Amino acid sequence: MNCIELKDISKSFGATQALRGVSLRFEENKIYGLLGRNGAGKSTLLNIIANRLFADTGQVSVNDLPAVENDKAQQMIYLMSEQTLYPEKMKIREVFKWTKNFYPDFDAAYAQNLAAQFGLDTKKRVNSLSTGYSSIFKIIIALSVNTPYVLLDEPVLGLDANHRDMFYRLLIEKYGNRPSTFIISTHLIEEVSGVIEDIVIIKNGEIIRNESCESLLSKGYTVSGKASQVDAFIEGKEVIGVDSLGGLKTAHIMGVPDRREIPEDLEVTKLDLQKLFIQLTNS
Ligand SMILES: Nc1ncnc2c1ncn2[C@@H]1O[C@H](COP(=O)(O)OP(=O)(O)OP(=O)(O)O)[C@@H](O)[C@H]1O
Repeated sequence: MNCIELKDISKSFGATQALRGVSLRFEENKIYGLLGRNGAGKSTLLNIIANRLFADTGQVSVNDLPAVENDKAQQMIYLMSEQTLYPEKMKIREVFKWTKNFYPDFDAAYAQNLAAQFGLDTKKRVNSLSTGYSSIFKIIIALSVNTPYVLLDEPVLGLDANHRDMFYRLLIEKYGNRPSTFIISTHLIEEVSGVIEDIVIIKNGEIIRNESCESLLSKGYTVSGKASQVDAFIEGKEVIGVDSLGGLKTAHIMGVPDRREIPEDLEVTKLDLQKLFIQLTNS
C-alpha cells in the first residue's frame, strides 16, 4: 500500500517518553499538518520516519518497505529540519548537485529558479546564511526533490511574512503540478490551515486527532454579533473562547449549530482552527 505507516511506535529519552504507541498512516498525495505543543513529539516522529532516530518499539514502513536502515525506503522520503546535514562549507549550488546523487528526481533547474524567486545567491556557502535564508535554502530543496513523501519540520522558521506567503503559494503550486505527500509540522496554525487537507494532532506523545481539516472544523462554530445577544446565545453551550471589541463579541463554540435557534442578527462562521487546537491541547 502506498503510504507511510507507523505501527505502535514508542520512543523514550531517558525518563522522558517522547512517543507512546503511535499508530498512524500518512497516505499518498495529501498535505498533512502535524500539530502539537512544544515538546509534544513532532520532531521525534518525523526523525524516526526518516531513520535519523530509532524507535524503541514498533515499525515504520514506506510503501510496505521497512524504513529502518533501508535506502530504498529512505529514497522515497525527504526530511527538512533545523539540522543541517550538509558540509557547512559547501556552496548552495554544490549542495544542489550533491542532492541529485541521492535523490535522482531532484530538479536542479527548478531549484535555481526558486532561488532566483527568493533572492537566494547560490554561490553562497551554507554556513553563511541567515536563519531565514537557511530555511529558504532547505525549502527550495524540499520543493525540488520530487520524492513521494516530503517531511517539513517547522519549514517557515525565521521567514518573514512575505517569504512565508511565497512558500505556501509555491507549495500549493508544486502540489498542483506534481502531487506528493507533504507533512508539515508547524506552530503557525492559522497560516497553514488554508494549505493542509488533513490534521494530525499530537499531545504528550500520543495522537489525539487524525482527520480531515474539514471534519475537525465541522465539530464547532463561531458566532458573532452584539455582546448581549452573543451572551444570551452561548449560555449553557461549550464555549472554547471569546473575543470582545467594543459592544461586539465573537464566541467559539463546540457542537453543531442549530440554525433555527440562532437569532437573525448573529453571524455564524466556521470555527477558528487555532482556537480549537488550543482547546484540544490545553492541560
Ligand atoms: N535528544 C534528546 N534527548 C533528550 N530528550 C529529548 C531529545 N529529543 C527530544 N527529547 C524530548 O522528547 C520530547 C519530544 O520532543 P520533540 O522534539 O519531538 O517535540 P516537538 O513536538 O518537536 O517540540 P517543539 O515544537 O518544541 O519543537 C520532549 O520532551 C523533548 O525534550
